[in-house]
Amino acid sequence: MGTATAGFGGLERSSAGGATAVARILARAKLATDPLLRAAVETLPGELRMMGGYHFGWWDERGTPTRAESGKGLRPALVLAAARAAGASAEAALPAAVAVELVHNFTLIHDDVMDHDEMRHGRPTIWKLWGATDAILAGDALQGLAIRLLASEPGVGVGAIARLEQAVIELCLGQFHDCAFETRQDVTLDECLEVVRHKCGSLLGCACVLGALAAEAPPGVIDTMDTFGRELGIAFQLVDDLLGIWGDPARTGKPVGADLVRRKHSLPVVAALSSGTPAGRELAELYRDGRPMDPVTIARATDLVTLAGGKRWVQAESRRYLDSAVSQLANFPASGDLHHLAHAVVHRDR
Ligand SMILES: CC(C)=CCC/C(C)=C/CC/C(C)=C/COP(=O)(O)OP(=O)(O)O
Repeated sequence: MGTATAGFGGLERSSAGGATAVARILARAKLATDPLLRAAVETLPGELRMMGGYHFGWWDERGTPTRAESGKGLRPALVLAAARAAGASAEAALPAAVAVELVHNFTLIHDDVMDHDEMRHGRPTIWKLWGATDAILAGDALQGLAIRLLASEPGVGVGAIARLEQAVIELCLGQFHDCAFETRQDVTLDECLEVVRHKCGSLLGCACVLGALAAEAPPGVIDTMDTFGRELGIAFQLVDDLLGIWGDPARTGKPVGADLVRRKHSLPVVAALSSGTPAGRELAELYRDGRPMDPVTIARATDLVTLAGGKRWVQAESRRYLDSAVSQLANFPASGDLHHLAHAVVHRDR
């Protein structure tokens, strides 16, 4: 089994022959799902439609067509790849792939409101342009579209809808605890990992389950796909947290040391804070000090996370969860795309 050597976006540079397998898998999934996604969003009335299309990068805030940057499309690609691994055509899983992407984007829009994030995909967030109330409604509308899409497909059972909404409940639980962490200094690594399981593992697990359901796979296969997606989701968030500190702003779209500036209890930070090392204690002092961080302090905080072992721990854990995810695929001969996507999740730069 070949593996991708670099993740989303680093791909073009990673192979002499042009696009690598992962770039092709993602591009194929986007090509297949985008028309259905766009058709769904275009059924929304008035401003809801305007905000939805703006968020996906199809037009600007005045409705003028653009081809702005949008998401990587990991989740729909996982749905289609899981369907293929479980023996279905990707076609059978298209509505599920679009529904998962709609739910994912509903959570991103709400997350931006809650975190007061002003930029996403290099553009102002919906709440920044339309206000928090409208952004919340735009997110809700995307979730409504997801359910309506699944419910109106003759081949999709209620089990798929129930599974998607179970993931939404888990996302809400994860977000609830994550928000609560902002006012605490004593967050533990176990608590953080539990949040990651809910905030990220649940939807990736759900994506793979919906792909397997489209293949009418037996319960054992559904469970295996769930485990694969959940383990991969944890690896995804671990890498996301590395990028939140060490990512190249030109690739991630976030400022240098973004998560440190905001004193986020991301996994490398919590690993460092709980290391019991002098560097960990100095970092704790910086986190307690409420003053805004200047570039020198950001650089010091970054070094402290490394010195306290936070970076090394997260790198090792992301590889461990990747291995654990991939080990689930042993009995799936048609799981090449899932393998490629899994490796790209960990070896990515955005
Ligand atoms: C209920 C609620 C508000 C929950 C919040 C859930 C939430 C926002 C979790 C964060 C997950 C995450 C790392 C998203 C980025 O995905 P990505 O890098 O694949 O994004 P992309 O699709 O834009 O590329």
